[in-house]
Amino acid sequence: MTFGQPFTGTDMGPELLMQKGLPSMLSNLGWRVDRVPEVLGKSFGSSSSSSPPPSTSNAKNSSLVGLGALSLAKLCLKKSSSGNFPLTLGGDHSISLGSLAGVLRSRPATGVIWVDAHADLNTPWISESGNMHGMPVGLLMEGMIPEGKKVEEVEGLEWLGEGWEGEEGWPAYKDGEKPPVLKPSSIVYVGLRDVDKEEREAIKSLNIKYYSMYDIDRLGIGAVMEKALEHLLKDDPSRPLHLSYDIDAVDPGQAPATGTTVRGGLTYREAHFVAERIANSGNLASADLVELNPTLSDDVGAEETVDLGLQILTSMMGKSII
Ligand SMILES: NC(=[NH2+])NCCC[C@H](N)C(=O)O
Ligand SMILES: [Mn+2]
Ligand SMILES: [Mn+2]
Repeated sequence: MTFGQPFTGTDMGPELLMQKGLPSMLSNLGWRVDRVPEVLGKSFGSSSSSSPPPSTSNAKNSSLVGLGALSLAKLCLKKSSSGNFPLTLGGDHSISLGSLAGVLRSRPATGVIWVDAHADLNTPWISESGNMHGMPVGLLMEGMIPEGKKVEEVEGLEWLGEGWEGEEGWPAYKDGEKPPVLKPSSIVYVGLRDVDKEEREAIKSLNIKYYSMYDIDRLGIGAVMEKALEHLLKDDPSRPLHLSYDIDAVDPGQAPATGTTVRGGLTYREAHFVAERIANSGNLASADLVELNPTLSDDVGAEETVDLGLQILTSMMGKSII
């Protein structure tokens, strides 16, 4: 998926990670890997496809982003319902609208750790850029859709609304079932350093827990992760967790090959510690790694970023130093 942001090449991440040995790295950790090669066809979201239809709202390419997210939501719903761990490789961060919606539908108690330079809490009604990779949290969060507006009015997002009629893999919401939503108290941000004005106001008014780079500098990453886990697990120690890891959380010195770099990010060890500590909780049940774009850097930078992505993935899936 590339349609959630302006650059081509974001769809190349998964193939590179697979080629560089992710499946065997995961099986070496004891996982049985069931690879689903592409969620949609090869041509979908590919850099070479012709330009997508214009959007009717301030959500660029919403019909394609929505279609991609729905396909992924179906898959994650199916996999999580049967007790599997859906590990989603992106692609831009708009795909997390799908993975998270799918996981939340089968495991509504899921708590989310969002590791990112950005809050991705925009909606079409407040976004300055209209890029949907800045909206996956906002579109799912309770209290983010303005009065009188509905998420299902956004072209492509009909499946997230109450009136959804249902289709194979994503049935209608019935018997009091609500479309997937995320409560403000069910997410913790780690690594924030570039937050839009409206997002900042929403974080404050909804009382969303966050640990920005300032907090990481002040408290240290160890204390930050203890607090983050405590916040999500205090009432239910066996709560399933979803980790959404945007590679741009990491400092651009370590991860240059991504579309919206922001200086002053996580160090190499901090980036790993976040994943290691969450894995160590034993609660991690689903995850995404997104926003790798090898075309946005020189060859060395691209290789380093893909390699870092692989290492972070193995850390979150349980690799320990000793
Ligand atoms: N997943 C990302 N890299 N998101 C960047 C979002 C940047 C900005 N806040 C926007 O909404 O356009
Ligand atoms: Mn980001
Ligand atoms: Mn992001």
